[in-house]
Amino acid sequence: MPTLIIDTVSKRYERNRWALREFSLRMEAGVLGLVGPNGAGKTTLLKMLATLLRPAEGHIIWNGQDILRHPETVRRVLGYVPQDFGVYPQISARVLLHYLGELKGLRGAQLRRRVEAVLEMVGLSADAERRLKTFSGGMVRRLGIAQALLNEPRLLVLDEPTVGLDPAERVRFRELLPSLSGERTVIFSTHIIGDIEATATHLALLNHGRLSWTGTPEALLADAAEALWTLIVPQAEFERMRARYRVSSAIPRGGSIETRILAAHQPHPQALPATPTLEEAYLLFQEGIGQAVGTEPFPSSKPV
Ligand SMILES: Nc1ncnc2c1ncn2[C@@H]1O[C@H](COP(=O)(O)OP(=O)(O)OP(=O)(O)O)[C@@H](O)[C@H]1O
Repeated sequence: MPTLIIDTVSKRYERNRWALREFSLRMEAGVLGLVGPNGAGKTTLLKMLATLLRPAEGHIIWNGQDILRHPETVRRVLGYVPQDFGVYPQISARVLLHYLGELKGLRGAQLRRRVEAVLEMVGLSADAERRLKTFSGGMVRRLGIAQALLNEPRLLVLDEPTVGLDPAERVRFRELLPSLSGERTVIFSTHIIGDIEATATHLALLNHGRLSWTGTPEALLADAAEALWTLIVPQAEFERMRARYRVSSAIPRGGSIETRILAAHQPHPQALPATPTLEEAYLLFQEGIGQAVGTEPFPSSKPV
């Protein structure tokens, strides 16, 4: 199985402002959720993996080869879904995929087979003849994934593929993700951790260009245990608590509020410990409330 090694990679667009700083990670097959707020450096890192951007420092190794020196080694096996996958409005999905498949070196019967296979995978077979200007945002995103799968990539890089999707499209997209994994290395960036919850085998949390945590979703959840509380209180008391604590949800129940609170210690005598969602675990980490301080050995945050 090819290994991807990102070794102390840094990039700055302007003097003294690092978009990415000494980022290291190692991974084999699996789905990595690269999670961070806007501007954290996710796109910068993914463009480097797609050989569209060169780091100022560091190395990226795929299958033993330095991709900066030999970009073709990764380009041959890469599927890349950019954040803004542009389409030609007047042509159909099938025509566009044929065109992009040819650019990837596919020809004849193999090209036709792959186009139909990827249309099927992303659920666009029935819409393949429609002009792209009639596609919804979700359909365009799925088409973006389809084109990335044409060459059966070993490394699949998706840059915020769920941005702008409505709830139904989001659910559909989540259903599609598991079929993309298997023997591949999949790297998926998002600022909505719920989108990767069911599929990520590993997480890398990025903040201000730095890797702040890496490990499995289970490890992040374990770190967050004992820091999430649930409680039903009258409205006025809820307002007092909200002023003091980080609230993750508040649901009106008659005249009271059922709330979930992030806190290192029991925030109220009636508060009961609750099981955090991955989103709450992430919030706890971001707010520095949970116990999440370490990283796991795989993928590794250690420089190689
Ligand atoms: N071409 C550029 N020129 C100057 N600064 C840039 C450029 N591209 C990105 N940056 C800056 O680098 C930092 C990281 O940007 P990047 O797009 O990698 O973050 P991101 O996590 O993908 O954010 P988003 O979720 O908003 O896409 C940001 O501060 C951004 O403003």
